[in-house]
Amino acid sequence: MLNIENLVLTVSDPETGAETEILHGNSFALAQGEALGLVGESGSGKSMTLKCILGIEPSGARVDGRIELDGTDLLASSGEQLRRIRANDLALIAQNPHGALNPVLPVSRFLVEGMSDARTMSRADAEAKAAELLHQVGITDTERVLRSYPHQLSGGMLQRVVIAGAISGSPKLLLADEPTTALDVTTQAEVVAILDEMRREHGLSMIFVTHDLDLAAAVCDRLAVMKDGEILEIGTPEQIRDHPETEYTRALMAARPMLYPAGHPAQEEGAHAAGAAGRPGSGDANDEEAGA
Ligand SMILES: Nc1ncnc2c1ncn2[C@@H]1O[C@H](COP(=O)(O)OP(=O)(O)OP(=O)(O)O)[C@@H](O)[C@H]1O
Repeated sequence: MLNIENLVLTVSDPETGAETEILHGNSFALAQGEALGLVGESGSGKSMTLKCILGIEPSGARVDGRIELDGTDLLASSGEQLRRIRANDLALIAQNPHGALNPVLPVSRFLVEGMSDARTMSRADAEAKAAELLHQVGITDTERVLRSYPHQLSGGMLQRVVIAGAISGSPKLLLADEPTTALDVTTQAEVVAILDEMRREHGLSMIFVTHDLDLAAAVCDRLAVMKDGEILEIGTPEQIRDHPETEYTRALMAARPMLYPAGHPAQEEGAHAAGAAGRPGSGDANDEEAGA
């Protein structure tokens, strides 16, 4: 469903005009329903790759290559067509959920505005659908959450709201950029489980950006290891673990030997539990304290 060929991102210094290549001709493909982890240390180009797909690269930057979503080349699309694709087919879940919500509007407005069919629904129906979306992401206290303003909710609760908003538009592709990094460890595991469940239930494809190899291995079907703007290798978590192709991946592996969540059959004897990287059952968001 997504096919990226020879993606090159070049930025230019606004003062000197000097050009710097940030992404160096990366290619990868994503099948319908597949989750691909983009893994690498800070500055390796993970977020920039997502920005190129979303068409929100830094101003003055140039994107070359091909980004094809279900047969449409996004780089060759016009502004209006691209806007429609971005609004209908792509959903971003970023590290900080506060950035996704308007601080002066209640959660209900955020969810209703994100619904593609909101205009054709009565207010009551839209609110009922919003409550149902919250239910789907494990929130039972829907009345309170719908009436709440972002600052009244914990980070984990807000990230669930953002995920609910993301699925409300029935996107084809989820772009998750370190979606749990800003959360505490217990909440991280719960949000990962919700994201995973929503993705599977709705048959969504996902690119999951993280610096955490364990987490990516737990969540994704395949991993792409990035370094300095380049994808060094792509493979299943098992391939990456058992047959790393580059010295860099071997070093990453050595630093984080535990590639599997607790209980995974491939887990080697004596390995430690993966903590937040595991696939816990759906956590109950309703234990969270508002404002935590
Ligand atoms: N607005 C910008 N203009 C120019 N270069 C940028 C800009 N933003 C980021 N970069 C550079 O692009 C490169 C890739 O950054 P990117 O944010 O994609 O890395 P990342 O792998 O997502 O790391 P992190 O986890 O720290 O966000 C880095 O060298 C960074 O300095």
